[in-house]
Amino acid sequence: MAILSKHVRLSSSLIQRLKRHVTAGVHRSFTTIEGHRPTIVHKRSLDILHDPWFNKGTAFSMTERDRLDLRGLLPPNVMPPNLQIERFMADLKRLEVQARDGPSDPNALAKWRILNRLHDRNETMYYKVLIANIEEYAPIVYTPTVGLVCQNYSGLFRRPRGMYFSAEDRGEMMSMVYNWPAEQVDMIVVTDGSRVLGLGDLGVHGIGIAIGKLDLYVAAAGINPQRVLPVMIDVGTNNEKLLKDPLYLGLQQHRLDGDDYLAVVDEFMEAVFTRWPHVIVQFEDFQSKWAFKLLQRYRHTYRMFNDDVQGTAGVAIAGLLGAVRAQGRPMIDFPKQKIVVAGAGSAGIGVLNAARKTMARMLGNNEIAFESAKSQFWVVDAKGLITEGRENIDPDALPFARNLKEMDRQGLREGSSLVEVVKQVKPDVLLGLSAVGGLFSKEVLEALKDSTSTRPAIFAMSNPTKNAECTPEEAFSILGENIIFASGSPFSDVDLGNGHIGHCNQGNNMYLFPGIGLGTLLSGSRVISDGMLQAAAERLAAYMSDEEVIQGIIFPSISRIRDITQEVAAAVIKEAVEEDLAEGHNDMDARDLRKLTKDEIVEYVKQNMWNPEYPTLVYKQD
Ligand SMILES: NC(=O)c1ccc[n+]([C@@H]2O[C@H](COP(=O)([O-])OP(=O)(O)OC[C@H]3O[C@@H](n4cnc5c(N)ncnc54)[C@H](O)[C@@H]3O)[C@@H](O)[C@H]2O)c1
Ligand SMILES: O=C(O)C[C@H](O)C(=O)O
Ligand SMILES: [Mg+2]
Repeated sequence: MAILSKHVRLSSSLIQRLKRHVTAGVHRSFTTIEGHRPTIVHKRSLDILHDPWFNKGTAFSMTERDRLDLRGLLPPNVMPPNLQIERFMADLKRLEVQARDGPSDPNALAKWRILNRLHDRNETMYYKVLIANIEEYAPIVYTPTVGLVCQNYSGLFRRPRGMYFSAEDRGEMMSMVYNWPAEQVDMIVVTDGSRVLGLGDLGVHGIGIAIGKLDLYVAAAGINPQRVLPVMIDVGTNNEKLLKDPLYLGLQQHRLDGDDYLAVVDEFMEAVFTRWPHVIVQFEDFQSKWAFKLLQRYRHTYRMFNDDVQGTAGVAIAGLLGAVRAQGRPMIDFPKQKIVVAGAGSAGIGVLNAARKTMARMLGNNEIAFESAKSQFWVVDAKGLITEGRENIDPDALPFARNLKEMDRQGLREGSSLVEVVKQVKPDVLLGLSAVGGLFSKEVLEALKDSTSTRPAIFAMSNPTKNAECTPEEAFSILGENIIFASGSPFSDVDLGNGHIGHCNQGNNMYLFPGIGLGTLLSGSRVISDGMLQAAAERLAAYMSDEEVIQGIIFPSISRIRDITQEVAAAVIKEAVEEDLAEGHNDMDARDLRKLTKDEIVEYVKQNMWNPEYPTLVYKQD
């Protein structure tokens, strides 16, 4: 104790008290005085990570993680303290570097940091701020800034949020899942980080995307923030830069594949549904290779959906129907639209399948209608136009491969370029889900001038901002004001210089996934059916008034997202009831649900949405 009293003038009674603590072994700093004896802690799990005195962050050893119930609560890579400091210093030094993404706001990353710190300190206040200013801050906590956050996650990582299940945790997940402190979890968003927005494989740093999606679940759908869980499944990364980066937070091995990969995801699903049988799992940003397979594997047994495949499809359908209305035509004319889609990945194929089904339903809902509907689509991927002549064609794209003879008559062939396709097809709609920024070049947009539509539509849906296939300025300046424009990331409206405004819609799955999750939760359905997803899309499509649509406004402003989400959730519940899937939620059983009118369902949804208000707290001993 001499060392202590020499440096700090402490009263002798305090020194006596401290001595007692040292003997009891509860205070970490005195271990040096006592030698290398371990420090006994009377806390576990998140309480340790949230205690600045005990917290070691990524430096907790595997033994400590196991003994202190920390396994799964930290990124898998155990960091030596020197690297931990290096990571922190690299980030500190980067403060001068401005955020590059989102041309309108160079301070995006700085805003994210401030909001993130508030999120860590006071959740109620954080969501109050977010909800009240959703238009301003959704682009910070969500797309596009969240992409930049994931790209810089090693430096931005502060307090862990969510759970990490890694390839090294095989056989452990069933017990690990109990390390999460919440007795009830309503919503999980899980990613494997293999295709984060249009930014490719970001490995474990992709956790940011799950966190951002869940922020919208709370802000838009009123899911209780204590009952959301962001999850990263870390099976490695194929990003060579991250594999070599000593500051990377995840497993430094190539991605597992085949049965090994499936075994990890299967174990995760079994573990979370065992602990929380009513949870809903949203799959997010999985590379398309796995997105479809996992969806097929789980959708009939678990309450799950894939947002990129199914959420995006619904939003695109709503937008496509809006584009038909904006032409002054009835929605039933949708099957006549010629649609060129650039991108045949998880999102593109999801949209194509849903659009084809919607057309078929309008054409009589039979085999012939379904068969004929596919002739409305031309699909271009990295190798050009997809035809039946394509070698090793992706089975998911096969139904949309064009017949070679027919293409020959149209002046097209296997692999025709996007500009050739647009020139020959003269489409009503050009839709991009390619992740290639600028793909809708001047030449492509010039070609669209010959569109046979009275009001051509351009959907540049790739994220984040720099991956958009074109900007609204480019589209309006080349094609004039008589177009419909939507982008996945937010852009400002364009001043057309003649007193008119070119409206930029945000066509993003954020308008659907919160309502799909909330509606499923409150219906108590054990699965998420095609009908429930279709009902969600149709409700979004009908949300816009004729006046708005005629002005080119086909998606609502994000400031209305809580209201839209409520409506979408109600439509999902109604459909679940009609399909006899609804089993009820809490006090509302299936029979009661069936008795509710449309308006009462909306009210039921509203009553069950969490609002950020401080409750009065009182102390009671256990
Ligand atoms: N707006 C939204 O709500 C929304 C939703 C989901 C995905 N997205 C965005 O869509 C993009 C794609 O996502 P994904 O999951 O389908 O990715 P993916 O990697 O599965 O698919 C990308 C597709 O684009 C094709 N492609 C690549 N280069 C091309 C080129 N030069 N021309 C035409 N096609 C080309 C690829 O061949 C592939 O078919 C991402 O940027 C993502 O952010 C947006
Ligand atoms: O995350 C988004 O903004 C939309 C979509 O899920 C995407 O992957 O781009
Ligand atoms: Mg996504």
